[in-house]
Amino acid sequence: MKRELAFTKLEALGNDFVLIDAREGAFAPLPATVARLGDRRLGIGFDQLLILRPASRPDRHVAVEIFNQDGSTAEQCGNGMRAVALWLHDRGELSESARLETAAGPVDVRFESPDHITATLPPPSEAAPAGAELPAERPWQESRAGRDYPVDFVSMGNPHLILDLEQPADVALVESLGEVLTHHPGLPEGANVNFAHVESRHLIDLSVYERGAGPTRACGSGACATAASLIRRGQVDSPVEIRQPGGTLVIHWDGGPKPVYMTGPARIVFHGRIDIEPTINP
Ligand SMILES: N[C@@H](CCC[C@H](N)C(=O)O)C(=O)O
Repeated sequence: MKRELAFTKLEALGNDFVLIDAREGAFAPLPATVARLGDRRLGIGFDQLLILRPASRPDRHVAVEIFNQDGSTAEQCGNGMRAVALWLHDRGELSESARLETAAGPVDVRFESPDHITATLPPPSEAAPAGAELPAERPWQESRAGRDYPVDFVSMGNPHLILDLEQPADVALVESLGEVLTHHPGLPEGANVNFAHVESRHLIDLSVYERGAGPTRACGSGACATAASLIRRGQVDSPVEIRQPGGTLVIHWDGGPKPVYMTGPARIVFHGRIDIEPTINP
């Protein structure tokens, strides 16, 4: 039996989302249902599906469950947090700030205007996830197609590989090397692959091949992970602008166990309703 669900399509620097508010109804889509909704020809189309759930603690406004386009789950979504902040503001649920809950920990969002939303992500970590086998040396060299690439690993709750390139990456490199490295053998849960080029001490050019979504126009957690990697290695200074195909984010990070502040826009594209397959588990 199909059920009609209300959704909102949002985007943040061209990283696009479908948001479904499931705080008052059982909605637990199977991965195949998510993948069909995410298909740009067979469904609505999105990079990530954001499902709002009741928060587990009173100091948190709402919990956000994150799915990638292919139906896999993700722990964090930086651009998605700004999109949720805008959606809450549009509904009158957030006047200035709120604490959101993700699998990667709490994220504080601060709304100043649709063009100026700040999300505070938990501190980055160099520690490899459980089950991972990555080289101890950072950055290490990955050899692919006769070339060596310096690669770093940073977790923003979700896994990121950062390649520090001498030139901005072209689309062909992002697609080919991204597809290989997202399935890095040392990372059984896969990784987002960030192709970074330092333009100046306060500007990085970045293209991201996202785990479960492929090349996207922008990735918020990727921007945070890349800034953290390159600040830690002394190549850039905070605040740093991260210029991606979809636009620019500003990242502040004071190092060590400090949180990462990410500021940028978000936009509501449209509201809609969709009949979906019987994947609702009561
Ligand atoms: N677009 C996101 C990241 C979404 C999750 C990622 N693909 C993963 O699997 O970890 C962002 O803005 O951070």
